[in-house]
Amino acid sequence: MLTGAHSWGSPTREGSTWDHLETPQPHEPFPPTKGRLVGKPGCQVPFISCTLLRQGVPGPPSPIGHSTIASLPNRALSGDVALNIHRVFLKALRSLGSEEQIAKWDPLCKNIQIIATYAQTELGHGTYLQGLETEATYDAATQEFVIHSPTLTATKWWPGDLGRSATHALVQAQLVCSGARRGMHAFIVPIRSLRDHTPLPGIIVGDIGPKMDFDQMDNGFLQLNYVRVPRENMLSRFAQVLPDGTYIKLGTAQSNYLPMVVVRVELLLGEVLPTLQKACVIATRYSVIRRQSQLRPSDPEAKVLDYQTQQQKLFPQLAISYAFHFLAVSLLEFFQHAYTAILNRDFSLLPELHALSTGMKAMMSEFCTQGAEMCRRACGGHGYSKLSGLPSLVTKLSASCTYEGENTVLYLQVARFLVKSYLQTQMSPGSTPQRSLPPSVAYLATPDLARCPAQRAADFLCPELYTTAWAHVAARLIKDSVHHLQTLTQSGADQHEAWNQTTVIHLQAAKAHCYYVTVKGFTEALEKLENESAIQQVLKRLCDLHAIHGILTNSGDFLHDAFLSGAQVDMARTAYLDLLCLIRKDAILLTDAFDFTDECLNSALGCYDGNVYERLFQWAQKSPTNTQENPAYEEYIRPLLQSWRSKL
Ligand SMILES: CCCCCCC/C=C/C(=O)SCCNC(=O)CCNC(=O)[C@H](O)C(C)(C)COP(=O)(O)OP(=O)(O)OC[C@H]1O[C@@H](n2cnc3c(N)ncnc32)[C@H](O)[C@@H]1OP(=O)(O)O
Ligand SMILES: Cc1cc2nc3c(=O)[nH]c(=O)nc-3n(C[C@H](O)[C@H](O)[C@H](O)COP(=O)(O)OP(=O)(O)OC[C@H]3O[C@@H](n4cnc5c(N)ncnc54)[C@H](O)[C@@H]3O)c2cc1C
Repeated sequence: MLTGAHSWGSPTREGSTWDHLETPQPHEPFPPTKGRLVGKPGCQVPFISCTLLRQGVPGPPSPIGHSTIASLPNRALSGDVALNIHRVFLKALRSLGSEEQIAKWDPLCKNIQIIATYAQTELGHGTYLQGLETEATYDAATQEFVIHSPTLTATKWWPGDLGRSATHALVQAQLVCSGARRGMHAFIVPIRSLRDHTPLPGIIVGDIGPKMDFDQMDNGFLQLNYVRVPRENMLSRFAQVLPDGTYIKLGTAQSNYLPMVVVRVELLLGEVLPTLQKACVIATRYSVIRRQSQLRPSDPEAKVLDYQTQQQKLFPQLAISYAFHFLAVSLLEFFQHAYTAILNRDFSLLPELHALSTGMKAMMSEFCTQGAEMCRRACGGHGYSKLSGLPSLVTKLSASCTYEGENTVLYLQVARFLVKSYLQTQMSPGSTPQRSLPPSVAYLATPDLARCPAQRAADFLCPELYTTAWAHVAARLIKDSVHHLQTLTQSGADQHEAWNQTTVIHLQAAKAHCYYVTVKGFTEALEKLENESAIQQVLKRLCDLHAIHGILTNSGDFLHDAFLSGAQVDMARTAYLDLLCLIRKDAILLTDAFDFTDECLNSALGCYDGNVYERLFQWAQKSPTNTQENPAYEEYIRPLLQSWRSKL
């Protein structure tokens, strides 16, 4: 039962925790509230403090202007704010710009004296950055870069806010100077007049047309026809072109990829996770209001959340919402530490940061998309209504599996890191100076259990046991992927073909590694709550559920080498089903703790007061279809209905 620091001030009923939706309430509307659990007057019920979800979020804004709490506009409006990519531009400027360039352009952005976009993707290339065709050729005679789209496929395509809004673009282009191609570099290019917003000379710009969602975002296209910009417009933290065209490399070949790392980390708490959390709130609240069928013939109709299958749909999503929160917070802490070093051109932490940011972005966007869709389906017909707020959460999350790096591609970046890390553990001790393994893959070098020691269901509620189980499976899959790769290369396949022929296996290993990272991250977050035992107990159930849900969903991987026996999988299932019952008591409070107001949720199903049916009916009345004349009647329906007369 969920208790806070105080004793319960309220009655309990049916053994369930008192909460605002499950105890009969006179249906006076609660004051519009921030999701706080306000019971009857004088009866504040302690619950997971919303600040808990803010605990551990790093302190003051990071050098790139992170809000300490996931960027509040997105948390509230789930990405329905304008000029999202203007903020992406700012992050790119602060990552790649020299101090002078930041000093010049940052204030113009912050004061909205310019509106900027981040133009990297082209019609022909989004993933393969080495294949970008836009060229930036240095002209030493005029000390300018000539930015050009040499082909149709070089057209910049997708950049947000480009279609109608942006006045400037950060154009990622292949730099050509001193007769050599230098790879992708960033250039600030004016594209529309600040006087009348018309496209500048050499610029063809417009909107790419309708999309699956994000209708409020004008994703655009941009063709550049020998557009000249001054030498100072190439962002030069990691590379410079001197007036005579000499190229000075200050970073690595991938330094100019840094903005993607920044945005992938920022997206997690700012956009991806809040969207799943909202879906959890909506579906869980609706599931204690919706009554359908009976648990026993003589009973009144049951709350659908009392069905075990409904719990099995929703509670894993609730568990990953918390797992991903704690993980994203710890990733942000690591990022802020590594980012400061990178800006000072110490790239030692970048490989692990790249692996973690790509892996967590891929996993969280994938699981949150699947989770939001599960929440939508769990609400039956009303979940298919846009008035539920759920369909748009799903379609927005779908985009996150693609933007900022297509997920498969990003998982394979993780796989590349895992192969290198594993090979490092196989080097003979004397061969090369042993660099220590990055912390996120330290398990590759620790002694491994051959068999899980679990003897009974309760053993699966032990964080050390299930974390070890996940480490075992991830290590085995990584070893297996390397073995397959080496077998192919040793049989004569070239390394690139061998890699391609084993990417399915590498993908599986990368996903197992990422799941292990989330389980470990959650258990470490729980350890920090030793002084909040009541909250720790509730969150531990979610951690247990998250770990076991993954084991049951991927039981083949645990059975493959007999690490788990069939009997042990049955034990895990028993523990899992028992957890569903326990979590049921705290489900409403656990979702209230996400602290979304009714306005944020924008859902007739998820409102705090539970008046679902009244709201569905009220909101439907306001649908334009019901407030405007029926345009089809005069032209189509009336003639159709009366056509029989002409036949008489
Ligand atoms: C409310 C809604 C908000 C919506 C916001 C949406 C905004 C969206 C914006 C965008 O979508 S911007 C465009 C995003 N595009 C991408 O993410 C492109 C993805 N592609 C890549 O990142 C790269 O092309 C690649 C797939 C990683 C391949 O890199 P590369 O071409 O260099 O070849 P590799 O051989 O794979 O890598 C070489 C080497 O470099 C390391 N590396 C790769 N990327 C990075 C990085 N970002 N940071 C650090 N290091 C990187 C890689 O690990 C290899 O290292 P070694 O293994 O050789 O040591
Ligand atoms: C809503 C939205 C907003 C966006 N905003 C911006 C923006 O503001 N600025 C910007 O520059 N871009 C933006 N993008 C573009 C986005 O970054 C790209 O779409 C994304 O990087 C994927 O690249 P792609 O579209 O070329 O897909 P592709 O790379 O063409 O992917 C197609 C398929 O090929 C597979 N594939 C590709 N390469 C490999 C490989 N090496 N190995 C295995 N499989 C591979 C992929 O897994 C995928 O299944 C946005 C996209 C969306 C959907």
